[in-house]
Amino acid sequence: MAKEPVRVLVTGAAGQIGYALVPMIARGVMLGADQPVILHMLDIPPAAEALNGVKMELLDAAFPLLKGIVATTDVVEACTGVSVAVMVGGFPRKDGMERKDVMSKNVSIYKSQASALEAHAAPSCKVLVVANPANTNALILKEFAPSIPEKNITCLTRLDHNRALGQIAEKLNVQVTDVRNAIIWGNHSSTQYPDVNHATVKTPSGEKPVRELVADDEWLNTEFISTVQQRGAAIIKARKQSSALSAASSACDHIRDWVLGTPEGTYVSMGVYSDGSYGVPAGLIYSFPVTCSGGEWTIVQGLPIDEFSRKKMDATAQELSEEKTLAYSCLN
Ligand SMILES: NC(=O)C1=CN([C@@H]2O[C@H](COP(=O)(O)OP(=O)(O)OC[C@H]3O[C@@H](n4cnc5c(N)ncnc54)[C@H](O)[C@@H]3O)[C@@H](O)[C@H]2O)C=CC1
Ligand SMILES: O=C([O-])CC(=O)C(=O)O
Repeated sequence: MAKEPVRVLVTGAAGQIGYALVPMIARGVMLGADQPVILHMLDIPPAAEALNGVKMELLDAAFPLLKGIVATTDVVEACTGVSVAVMVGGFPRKDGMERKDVMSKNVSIYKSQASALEAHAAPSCKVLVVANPANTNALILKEFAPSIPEKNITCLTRLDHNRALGQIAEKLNVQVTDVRNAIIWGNHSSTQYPDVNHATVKTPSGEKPVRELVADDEWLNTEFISTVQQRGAAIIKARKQSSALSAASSACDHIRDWVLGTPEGTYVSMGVYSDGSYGVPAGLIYSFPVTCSGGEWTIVQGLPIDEFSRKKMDATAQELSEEKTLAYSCLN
């Protein structure tokens, strides 16, 4: 019997990431090739005409899995009945704006969208925040949607995770599918800590640690880390626009693994509500290694953490605590 369609919300759907993301969802990349979807697309009134253009293209593409389209500037209509919400909409930094100005705009957007989701989304709705500052926007969304289970509110660090896998695959000249278990700890910002201490590569003679195969700790501890941390900026420099196709693809990976599960023995990175694991302060949205099964993520426990990693994990936690304070000061 055919499955019932799932309603998927994409906010900021008329933007760059939205334009790359909605066809992926409509093709089954996010929820599976046998899962029909109804796309809910939200944007703001100045983008309404562009949003309608995206709707026209979705119709023109005749996607077999796409069973309906809601394209709207009304947040209540957008949130009604959705089981997956991908929050891409936000206010980008403009020339002359301070960090606090951007934070203030986004915090108020995420506060009001939290209330709409809480009141109108399906009770089990899974939320992925993509818009920057992603971790802190997700935290605000969580705080202002207290009836949504905290385990259902996450932010995107899968792009950083995939970037780390990609860098290792390039360095070793292996397929990216043979590299696994890199970890992104912390904030989706330049303080994130890409950690390959537990990462492995599948080789003809079995699975080997990345550190052993790369055999260049100096590169792994410096250039590799800064390349992943600064990749967003490098893309902006090259394209004059920020990452869009890779962000959209990684958002699909995040939701797909969350809903359908991670392969046995493989972990992925997700920004989730910290429970104090690995000495990370509780009450932050922090990126951890997780496995997913039955629609739930679980933080991978018991990985040994060396002193080098500890310092980097603490530094990114410190930045998130400061962002949290700043976000709260914007709400007053
Ligand atoms: N977490 C991650 O890995 C990544 C995050 N990003 C972030 O994703 C966000 C979106 O990026 P782009 O699509 O390139 O930006 P964009 O500026 O092309 O699109 C953003 C869209 O959001 C809309 N929007 C603004 N306020 C809104 C509101 N209150 N409700 C609904 N829609 C609203 C805008 O009208 C625009 O269409 C940015 O914050 C960017 O920094 C980008 C790449 C990676
Ligand atoms: O760096 C940016 O502004 C966009 C972003 O989040 C990324 O590409 O990781």
